[in-house]
Amino acid sequence: MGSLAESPKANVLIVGSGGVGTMAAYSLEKGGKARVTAVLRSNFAAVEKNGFQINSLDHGNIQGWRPSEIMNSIPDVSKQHNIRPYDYVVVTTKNIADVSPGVSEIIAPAISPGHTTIALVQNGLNIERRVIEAFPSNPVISGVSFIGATEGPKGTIKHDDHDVLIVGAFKNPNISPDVSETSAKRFVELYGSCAGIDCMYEPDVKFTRWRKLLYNSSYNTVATILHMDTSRMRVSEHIIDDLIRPIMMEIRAAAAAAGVNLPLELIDKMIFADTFEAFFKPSMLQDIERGNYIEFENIVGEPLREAERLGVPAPTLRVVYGMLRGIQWKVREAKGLVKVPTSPGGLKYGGANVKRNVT
Ligand SMILES: CC(C)(CO)C(=O)C(=O)O
Repeated sequence: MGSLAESPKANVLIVGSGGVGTMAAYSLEKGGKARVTAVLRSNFAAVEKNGFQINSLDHGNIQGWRPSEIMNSIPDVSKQHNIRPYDYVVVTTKNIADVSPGVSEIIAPAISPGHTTIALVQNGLNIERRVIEAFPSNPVISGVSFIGATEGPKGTIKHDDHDVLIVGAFKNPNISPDVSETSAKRFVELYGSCAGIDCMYEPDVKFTRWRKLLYNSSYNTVATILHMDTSRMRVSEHIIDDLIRPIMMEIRAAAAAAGVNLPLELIDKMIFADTFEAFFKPSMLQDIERGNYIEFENIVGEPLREAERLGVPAPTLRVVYGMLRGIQWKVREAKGLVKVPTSPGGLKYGGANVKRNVT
């Protein structure tokens, strides 16, 4: 248990211990400057028994590894008085904005107001808004990750793409920018002390997030709709020409209207980002293949809303958004959260009073 006794190490809680979260826990512990508690859910029993089995491009083969502590639920720091306040709560779960509970509700018990820095290592745009609203006195920092790391079976991690983490401070209007920036830089020191990985501080968080969207808004989404890896899309050529490149251009135009200049060269760089041999499946495709919710609101919904608010045409994003919303609806149905009626009475579209009028 994180003791109240003075410890020179930062006290870190990681929420979400799949591929990305486990590798973050590993790097933070190996760097020697953080004591990590990981909150595990479906993999708790497996990890409690055998630890993590990690096959890592950056760190090699590690069997039976455990962070300092594991828990199977979020600790409540206001009630569990033997826990030292967390200096950082690192969120590596998916950010599913349209499904409750949201990130803020999940992490709330672990946050000490005015003390804990909340690090959002997640994809998407405007993910900090609700978190800053919920925790106005806490620094909130951004982690844009380029790692390739997946879990399966439970407790077994395959880390096959180099760990690159770009960190910066979100603007929290309630606290001094210096406090948030210092906290972001300290996080880089904690994470970056681990050998073999790249963790850097980048103050321009808006730029970093829009740049990553070039990839996530296009490849993640089209891969999910078509159930296709990025190499096959490149072989087809027309998927790149009809969908991937147009989406990237719409993101670039929306970013420009929002004051972020994404150089044109970045488009080709992102199109060819994955090595061909990887037959890479972006995380959203992996999520849907597992029957999980997809994080389409922050990856497509938010940039689309920004584009429309700023008067930038984004027709491809709009169609892709509608399709992903439909896919999410099907996930809800599969989880039993949508009940499809057996007769049309009361339906808005084609309800009881609507006669079939197509002849
Ligand atoms: C960087 C990359 C491609 C892998 O982590 C990603 O962001 C994703 O698949 O969502």
